[in-house]
This record gives sequence, structure tokens and C-alpha cells, in this order.
Amino acid sequence: MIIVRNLSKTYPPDHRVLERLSFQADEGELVALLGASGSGKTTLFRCLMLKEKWDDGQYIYDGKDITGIGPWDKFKLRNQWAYLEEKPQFNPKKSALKNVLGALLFKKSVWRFITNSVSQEDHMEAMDYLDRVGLLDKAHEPVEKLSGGEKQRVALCRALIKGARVIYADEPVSGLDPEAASLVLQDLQTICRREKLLVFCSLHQVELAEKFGSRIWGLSGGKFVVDIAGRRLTQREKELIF
Ligand SMILES: Nc1ncnc2c1ncn2[C@@H]1O[C@H](COP(=O)(O)OP(=O)(O)OP(=O)(O)O)[C@@H](O)[C@H]1O
Repeated sequence: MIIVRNLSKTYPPDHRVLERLSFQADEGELVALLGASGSGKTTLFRCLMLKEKWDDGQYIYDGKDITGIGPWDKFKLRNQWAYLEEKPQFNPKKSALKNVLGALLFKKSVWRFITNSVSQEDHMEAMDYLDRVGLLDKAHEPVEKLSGGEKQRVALCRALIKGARVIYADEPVSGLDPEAASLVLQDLQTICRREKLLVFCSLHQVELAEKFGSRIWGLSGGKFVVDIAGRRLTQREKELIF
């Protein structure tokens, strides 16, 4: 699904953050990305979402070379990608359902989004997606009253309903207690397998990467120092990453 060859990224004037990264990642994979603070995890995600310019490298998505595509093609592709951040942005006073409906209407047409014209079918679809992430009973709660883990699941729901095929989850469980963190990652894992999505998830906690990643990457010094199928890391691997 994604093939990257020799991705390099430097921030001006000469801070080289990513150094000739190459990889292939496919649908159904949950790639847990580990790395110390400042190792370049967010930069990597931003590069893959084409929000940052690359110095160098080749980017193949779904068999097409998208390295130098123009703004319109980028816009179309970005609809297939979703970014889940540590603190998701919502309209806090609106219910979970209305926040999810917003993403659905925007997908269908910008005009419907602006006029907020919701059909019975849209309503059912949004409820169905909330059900998939276990939030049916919170559908009518204002988002500001939801817990951190529940907010993440609303964000995941918005990503799913807009039809995302690749999800970049940037430290989605920082700030959550261990139980809530596990629940969010479990949802991501289930949905990744069931809907055959490709999920990249940056994490600070090794145990969570070991438990939920089908693959684990360790980023250090701008390079992948670990790229393995999900399993317990050895002490040596941990030392390479941190
Ligand atoms: N817009 C920018 N301009 C210049 N330098 C930047 C910019 N964004 C990030 N950096 C630098 O690039 C390096 C990597 O940052 P990045 O945010 O990708 O790391 P990270 O692994 O996501 O860190 P954290 O785990 O703390 O979120 C850091 O040294 C950071 O200061």
C-alpha cells in the first residue's frame, strides 16, 4: 500500500531529522512507532501525510508514484488519510453524534456540511459507526463531558466515517490512564484488522507497542534501528531505541 524509498527531511538551516528511511507497509498492519522525544515521529507522519516537504526520496501509494503531486491530487489523497492527535479537536459543546455527523456531511458534500442537512440515513450511518467503537450510549453527550479515551474513540469514529484507509495516530494515548489507553489501542487494533486499514501509531510505552503492534519500528538518529514483527523487545533493542 505504501512504499517509501530514501525519505530524508531536514529542518532549516541544517537539522537533519529523517535520514534515508525506506520501508513498505500494507493494509491490515498496525505499525507501532517508538522513539525518544525529538526522534522525529511526528515529522515522519507529517511527511507521509504530505504536510511537510521532503528533501529527497520516493513515495508510492497504492501503486502510484505520488512524490511530486500537485495540490489538488494531495487534497483528494488526504481524504483517505486521517490524523489522530493526542488532543483531538472537536466542537466541545456538540454531542459525539453531531461531531461524527460533521465528518460524514463533509465527506458527502461541502454544501451539505455548510447547510447541515442531515438525512435519516446519515443519522443511522453515524450511529452505526459510534456503535462500532462502543460509544452508542454516549452518542448524545456533549464531547466536553467525555473522558480522554472516549474522545479518542470519537476521533477514530470520524476517521472511519470519512472513509480513511490510512490512520496516523500520533501518541493517541499519552495522558490516558493505562486502562483507557489499552481500550483505545484495542479499538484501533480491531478496526485495523476488520476494516483492513493501515495504522501507524506513535507511542512512548514499549509494553503497549509490544501488545498491540503487528509490527514495531524504533526510530533513533533519523533511522529505523528496529523493524520487527510485533513481539517483546529485547533489552538490546530497547537500548537502541531509547
Ligand atoms: N517545524 C519545525 N521546524 C524546525 N524544527 C522542527 C520542526 N518540527 C520539529 N522540529 C524538530 O525536529 C525534531 C523532531 O521533532 P518531532 O516532533 O518529529 O519529534 P517526536 O519524535 O514526534 O517528538 P515527541 O515524542 O516529543 O513528540 C525535533 O528536534 C524538533 O525540534
